[in-house]
Amino acid sequence: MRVGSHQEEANSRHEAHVCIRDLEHRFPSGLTAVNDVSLNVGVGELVVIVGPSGCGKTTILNVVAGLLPIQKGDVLIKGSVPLAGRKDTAYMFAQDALLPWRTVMENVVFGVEVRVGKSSIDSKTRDKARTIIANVGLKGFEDAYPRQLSHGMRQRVALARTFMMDSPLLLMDEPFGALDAHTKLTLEQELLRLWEQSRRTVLFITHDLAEAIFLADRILVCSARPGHIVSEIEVPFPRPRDLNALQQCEEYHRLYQRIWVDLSKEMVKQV
Ligand SMILES: Nc1ncnc2c1ncn2[C@@H]1O[C@H](COP(=O)(O)OP(=O)(O)OP(=O)(O)O)[C@@H](O)[C@H]1O
Repeated sequence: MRVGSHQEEANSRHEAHVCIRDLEHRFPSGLTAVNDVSLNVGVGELVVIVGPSGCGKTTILNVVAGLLPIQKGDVLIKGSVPLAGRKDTAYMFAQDALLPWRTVMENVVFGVEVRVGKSSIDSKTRDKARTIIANVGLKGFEDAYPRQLSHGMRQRVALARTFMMDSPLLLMDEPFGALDAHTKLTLEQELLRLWEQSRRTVLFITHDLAEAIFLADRILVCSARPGHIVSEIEVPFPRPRDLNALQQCEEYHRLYQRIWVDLSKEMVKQV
């Protein structure tokens, strides 16, 4: 595999935001989830990890988020070690994790409130939240409670909350995994729009290859457990991207097929 040479190329183009070297993580049960994981994510880059179920993708993200300790290997975020609650890192989960007793507006500003205190939630912060809420298609729902929203709408709130935090690094673990195809595409487009406005660094996990190709600058394929990166694919399509147009293009299908072959080899091993 040419992971090393691609990675060196990527490094020369981007200052590394996240740098992982030889990461290993073993759970107390004795199960080694990941072994020898090395990867870089450049500043402002959108990198997607795909891999078989249970290969350790979430484990990697949890270590980067500081939710799991670094047992072996090195993980650096802009040169310093991960720590849960770092202001420069925001995490969006597969489940929306909204607070049911808070309205949409209160949920969207919640991350900011936790980080800088309730007294900092002034009219400027609320105006910014209102704009982001409108951007994710929820204008008019600012005062609604999560129970009054569909699953797709709740994920929109979670996306708004993630972008509201202004963290330069976004960790996203299958944030659109459980959505219907239409809502998923809408939110992917919204994510790209927000990302293109502010160029945060994004490390994103998905099982969906079409989503990976639509979103990513680079796609990393994770092996069967214990996970490590077995291939790395640059996505050559210019931005802004249009999924319908991409799907008419032969190169899109060739790329899809290539990633699918890499992934299938690992899926067979995982069974
Ligand atoms: N707290 C834990 N204790 C023991 N084993 C765990 C724990 N968390 C995860 N695992 C195991 O570690 C392995 C990797 O889990 P992880 O959630 O990182 O995989 P994943 O690639 O994100 O999976 P999926 O794609 O299905 O979400 C799995 O076999 C899982 O069962």
